[in-house]
Amino acid sequence: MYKIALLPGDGIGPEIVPQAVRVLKAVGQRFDREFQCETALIGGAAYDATGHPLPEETLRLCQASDAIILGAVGGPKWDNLEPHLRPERGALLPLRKQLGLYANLRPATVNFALADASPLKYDLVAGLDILIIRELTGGLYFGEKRREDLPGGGQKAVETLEYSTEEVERVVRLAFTMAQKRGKKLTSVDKANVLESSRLWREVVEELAKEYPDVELNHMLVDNCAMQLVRHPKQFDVMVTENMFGDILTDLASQLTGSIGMLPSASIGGQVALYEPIHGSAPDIAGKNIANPIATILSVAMMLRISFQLEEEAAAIERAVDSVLQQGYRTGDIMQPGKIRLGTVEMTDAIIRELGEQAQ
Ligand SMILES: NC(=O)c1ccc[n+]([C@@H]2O[C@H](COP(=O)([O-])OP(=O)(O)OC[C@H]3O[C@@H](n4cnc5c(N)ncnc54)[C@H](O)[C@@H]3O)[C@@H](O)[C@H]2O)c1
Ligand SMILES: CC(C)[C@H](C(=O)O)[C@@H](O)C(=O)O
Ligand SMILES: [Mg+2]
Repeated sequence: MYKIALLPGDGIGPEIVPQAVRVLKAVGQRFDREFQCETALIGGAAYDATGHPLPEETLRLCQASDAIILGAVGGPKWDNLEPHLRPERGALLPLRKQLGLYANLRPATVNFALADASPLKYDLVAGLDILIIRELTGGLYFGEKRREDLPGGGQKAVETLEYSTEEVERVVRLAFTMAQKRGKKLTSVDKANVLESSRLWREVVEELAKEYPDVELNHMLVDNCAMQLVRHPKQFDVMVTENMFGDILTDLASQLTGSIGMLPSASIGGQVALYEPIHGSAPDIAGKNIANPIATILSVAMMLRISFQLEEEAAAIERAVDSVLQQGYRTGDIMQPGKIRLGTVEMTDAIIRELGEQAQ
């Protein structure tokens, strides 16, 4: 029996998480596995109900679970709260930090059927398979922040970008290990021409590289990397980078796959791992049954593989998603002429149907 904490959150979170759970239950039935899910409040929904975006009870449930599935947090309703009460700064970041989730794995893969949904030319993206590893508990996100009033009027805002040798080492080591298991290529992305933290980052990478002679390493400056991801994405295999660069580059990479609604993620490094789509709460489409549930469903597949070592079950979900896309089913964000448009629930129905057919 596997114990899973569900944190639907805000916006489209409460629409997509239940759909991902339906897929999980279908897999459980097919493979005779028991998944026990318990739901807790997080983000704006938690603030509205309890006055805090990360209630103690939610944190305790997460710590007592075998894995966590999160939808998304935030939205305009909570944008003007004090920073520590906001869904992002008051809940999501402390949750990642307190659970010790220092590495965020964000794979960007392109199904051949979907390659023409990408704004890039078919051949540039068809069959693409890259893994971006984003450092998740350091950098600008967690450095000291303050405001100062200036004597002449106005204010100064200060952010601090800090990384220690140890923080860089643990995530980069993981990246080398993953590269060894994949295409044996690692690109470390930094801004070593300007930032001191990036110089340290590069030194640590160079030092670790000696332990992984079978991995081909290259360093790339982040501005060039953004350009290279669009120009020739297939040059990459595994990429590793600091927190904010990873945040930005993965939204960019999501477009290679056709939509941000396609990219899952796994945040690992602590006792319990957290799985979430890389997108946000998408307030502009919330409550309309049009959000793409695939990123969250693929996050469930990552959970089965990484937290529970249920490879066959994970692969079954991925095959079902691939197959549904091959059959021409699309949510609005990946819609193309001649394809069949489905809503959030109906896309999940199709994936569950496909899982059932695989079993025949
Ligand atoms: N992990 C998280 O909880 C997380 C991640 C990113 C943003 N956010 C928060 O979400 C809120 C909205 O942020 P944003 O608008 O910048 O980013 P967003 O990712 O929520 O949305 C960006 C665009 O992508 C579309 N989109 C996102 N997910 C989709 C899906 N599954 N299917 C179809 N279309 C989808 C949205 O409709 C929107 O047009 C903000 O409060 C932000 O802080 C939370
Ligand atoms: C909501 C925000 C704090 C978050 C981040 O920047 O980490 C999001 O953009 C993400 O990618 O998970
Ligand atoms: Mg982001």
